[in-house]
Amino acid sequence: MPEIRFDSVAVRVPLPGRGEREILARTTLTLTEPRVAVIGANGSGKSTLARLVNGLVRPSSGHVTVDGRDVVRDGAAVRRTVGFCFTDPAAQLVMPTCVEDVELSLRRTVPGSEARRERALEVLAAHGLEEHAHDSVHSLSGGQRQLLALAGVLATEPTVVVADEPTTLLDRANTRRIGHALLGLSQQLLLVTHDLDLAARCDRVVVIDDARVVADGTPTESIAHYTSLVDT
Ligand SMILES: Nc1ncnc2c1ncn2[C@@H]1O[C@H](COP(=O)(O)OP(=O)(O)OP(=O)(O)O)[C@@H](O)[C@H]1O
Repeated sequence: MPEIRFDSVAVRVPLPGRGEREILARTTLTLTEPRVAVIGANGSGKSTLARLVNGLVRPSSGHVTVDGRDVVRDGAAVRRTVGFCFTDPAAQLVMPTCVEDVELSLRRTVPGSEARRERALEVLAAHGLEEHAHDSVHSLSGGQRQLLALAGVLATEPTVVVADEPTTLLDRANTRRIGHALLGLSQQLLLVTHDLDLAARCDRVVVIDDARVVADGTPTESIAHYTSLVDT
């Protein structure tokens, strides 16, 4: 598995006229497990942690590396290995039809439009979306759209998939479907989620509260810690 490393990383943002606010306190973590969940209350800092992994957020101090590559210094190389799945798939589905959207993901790795079309259709078939290949992405259900967004990410052959609340907008059946797809990946998964059932199926669970890591361990330990925070 790849190694995601946060080395004394902190993130601060300016508060207009009032100095700075720390949205992630100094954090050191080495993540090598296949499936790592990040849980915590709204606004605690989970997305900030996730976005550091592909450079969408930059550390104010410290370093983030993926397999030894610094996310800021070697940003382009890191982004080629880290796929990012957003809560709202609309953030990443930009082409008119499903097959064109997957082709866009393949533009760097598969040269030649015919080969790219063929590969894109294979990717869609692998996710049960082949019959929607020529449909508008807007005609898909929420679950299908999230699946398509994930297919697009996987088409780039990342070694790490970061998913930021990928099931938050979905109903139970689609949550199960996307959860199953994510937890079955061969890639390393960093999953930000409010779904404790999904977190429970990961190998390691990190709990964030008020901008800091307050628990980090097995799902049973970490979820118990989180629920004790919520219930007090
Ligand atoms: N660029 C920014 N400028 C100012 N404040 C920010 C910025 N990015 C995040 N924040 C604040 O930092 C805090 C942590 O945000 P973050 O999105 O990491 O939380 P989260 O745990 O993912 O929340 P949620 O579960 O609601 O998605 C929030 O209070 C948010 O408003």
